[in-house]
Amino acid sequence: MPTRKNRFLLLYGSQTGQAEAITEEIAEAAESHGFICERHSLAHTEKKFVLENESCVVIVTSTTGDGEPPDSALKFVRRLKKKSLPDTHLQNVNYALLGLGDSNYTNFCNCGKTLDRRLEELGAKRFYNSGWGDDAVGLEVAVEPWIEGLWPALREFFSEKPSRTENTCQISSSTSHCDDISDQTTSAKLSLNSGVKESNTRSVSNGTTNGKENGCDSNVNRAEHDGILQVNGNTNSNADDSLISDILPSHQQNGSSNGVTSTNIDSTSAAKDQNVNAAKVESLQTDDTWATSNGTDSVNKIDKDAEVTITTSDLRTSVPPLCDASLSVPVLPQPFLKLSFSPDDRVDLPNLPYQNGSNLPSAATPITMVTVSSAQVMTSSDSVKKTLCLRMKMEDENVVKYQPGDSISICCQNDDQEVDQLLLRLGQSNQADIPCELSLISDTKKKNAALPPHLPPKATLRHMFTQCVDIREPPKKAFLRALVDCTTDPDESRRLQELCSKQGATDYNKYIREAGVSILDLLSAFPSCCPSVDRIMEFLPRLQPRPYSVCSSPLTEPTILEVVFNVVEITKESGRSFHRQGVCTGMIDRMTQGLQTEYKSLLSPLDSVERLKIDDVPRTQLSIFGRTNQSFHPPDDLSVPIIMIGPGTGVAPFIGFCRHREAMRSKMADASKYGATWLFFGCRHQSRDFLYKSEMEHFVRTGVITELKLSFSRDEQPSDSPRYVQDNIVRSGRELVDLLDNRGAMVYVCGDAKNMAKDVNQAFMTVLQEHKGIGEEEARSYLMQLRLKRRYSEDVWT
Ligand SMILES: Cc1cc2nc3c(=O)[nH]c(=O)nc-3n(C[C@H](O)[C@H](O)[C@H](O)COP(=O)(O)O)c2cc1C
Repeated sequence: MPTRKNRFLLLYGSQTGQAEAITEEIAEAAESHGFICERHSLAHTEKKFVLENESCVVIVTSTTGDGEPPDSALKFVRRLKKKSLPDTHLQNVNYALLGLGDSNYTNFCNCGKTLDRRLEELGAKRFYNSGWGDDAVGLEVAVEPWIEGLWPALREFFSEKPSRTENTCQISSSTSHCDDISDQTTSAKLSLNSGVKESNTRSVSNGTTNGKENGCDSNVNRAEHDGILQVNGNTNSNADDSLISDILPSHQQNGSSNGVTSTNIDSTSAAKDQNVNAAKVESLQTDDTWATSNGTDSVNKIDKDAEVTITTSDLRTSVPPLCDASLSVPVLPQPFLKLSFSPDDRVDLPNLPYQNGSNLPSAATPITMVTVSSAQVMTSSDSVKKTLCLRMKMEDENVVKYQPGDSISICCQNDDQEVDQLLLRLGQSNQADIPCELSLISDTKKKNAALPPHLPPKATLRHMFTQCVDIREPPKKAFLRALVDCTTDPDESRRLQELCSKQGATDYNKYIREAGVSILDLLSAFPSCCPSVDRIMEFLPRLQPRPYSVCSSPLTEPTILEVVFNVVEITKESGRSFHRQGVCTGMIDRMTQGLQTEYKSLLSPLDSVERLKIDDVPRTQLSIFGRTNQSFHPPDDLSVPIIMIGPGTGVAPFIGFCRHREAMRSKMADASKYGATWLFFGCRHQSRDFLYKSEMEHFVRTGVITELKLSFSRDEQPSDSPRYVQDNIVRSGRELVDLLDNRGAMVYVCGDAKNMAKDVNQAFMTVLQEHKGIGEEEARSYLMQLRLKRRYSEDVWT
């Protein structure tokens, strides 16, 4: 039993790493606030902690699937749900809870909310209001204030002054404080002074030399409280334009739209080398040959309506009132990783376990290799999106055992050229293939520093950057804060401070998060930012395998896995310095170029001519693993009616459902008992992106689908024609309500969470009110009951 004063237990339940990263931040800051914090994954319940034995607990958990707990929290939640537990079970526990979710999902923060309720039911006492972070608007909007408020709440809970004085931080314009960080940044002018740190105060100094040359007057007093560093100052309103234009990436310079940027930065030679590299990157980026093109860029643009029109210069230019504001920036994360190269070592790269063999929480099977047997383009060349249907062959049917509705995850790699560019920009091209070892800085000040489990301790930089880390994820604020200290130009440094500051939250959301700016984009926009590769590795999150719904059926083709997806194209704009494809869909598109069968009048992959031709040839291999969907499965009883709603690639699981039902139906003793099977499908154009057209028609002919409701949103048609799946739902309201009310139908929705799933929910609200004659509240509660009974399930994504 813990007896230490001011100690709290910090727990996280995380599927993709956000909750884990947030608790890392909390743990990092805890000591400076006077607390001792012990941090564990909820997966380690009863092994590393026993909840009922704790007096002060802080929990951060996300929600996944259709309102489900992350895999790592399943055991913990199951344990607390036991009906036999008395309502005094947690009477000694005091807790604070932060839920993470995405309000585009119907069950927003469901895991956090359920836990919150259950903790209370079991007698635990909430000592601080629960917080709900929403990915739809940016987690930090709620998470940052919640963390800020946590410290005083903990202090109040422990009812005594913190055992250590608060950090104070002062900014100094004197250069005398910036000579002790050369191990991190050879040329950074804004730095921490370790001598001062020891006495729990910090000093930050801006680059006075460059600052003066640029007319920058930003080095005035800053004070830190509650772990937040305050920075005052106005940036460079009288900046020397000629110097700034030299620093700007070439496409931002008047009259100079391409070519190598000449840099004019007063910095060390190492930093200069890297800036030259930055210039090379820019020149490559302006050269279209670098952008990976599949030759269909002109038609494969992402939806323009959804684009925010901003430029790289917006990303790196301060505007009033921010440039005059005092800033509160995050505490500098302490460095902890060290990379050393050993040219004489040997590393057997092809045989290294995937991402160091570290646990993949969502994996229902081990990682396995499958052979790509076909890649069929499902859309015409004039379609806005390119959709690929990928069929993979397993060695035998036991490799991935699955049911319709389950998915597989594909272990993807970053694009080779993008990795090359990033390594070049980091000045690591020459060392990229030399064996290197990752270790911890022996005297790191980071609390509980540990090697990231997904990084092999011995590999090469190219291997780690290609297979292990996500180089696309928009940098988090703590990352930006660390980059400030690696940036020599005062204006760039100030802008990075703004972007990670509390006051700059709107800019961060607009220019970094929503724009999907990657670390390479950022380094292109901030040429004087020259972080070491070790420092970068500390912040790059794990590259996550990407899940895809399976559309094959184990009953009809036991050794085949089929998935269908749009090849994601992301244009060069909004601060993104080069055209790119989605990490996984782009990888598959590139690797199957020679294999892709032409689009042929919307043939289904099951059309026999195509299948025979392509399945016999040895093909490319992919690493995959199976993922079980907890509730998105068709009923075993074929007489139960089902209503499937899946526009676009959302149709994927339903093709699997239909193939499965077709096989089961052929064995039914009395086929007349086969239940109503409705499919709502929609796309833009009947002639361009009607996926699985011939197969759907086959299912209608054979009676596997009893009602097929189609909608084409961009075809020329009478104004009263249904354009979207929800229009058809409203039109068929009477029959649907009858199926739900009288025949126990199950509803399945798959596809886009942001618009479609909400509109479909609303369409059901409308038809329930109209055809049952009930009010809005009653309709809402009717749908809620369906959801609770798992008769209305969603498999949606944002
Ligand atoms: C496949 C998937 C399903 C999700 N389902 C939900 C959901 O039902 N409700 C919700 O509020 N958020 C949902 N989310 C959003 C996550 O909870 C949110 O992105 C969170 O920040 C992830 O944190 P983590 O990385 O710690 O798991 C889902 C996210 C994904 C990728």
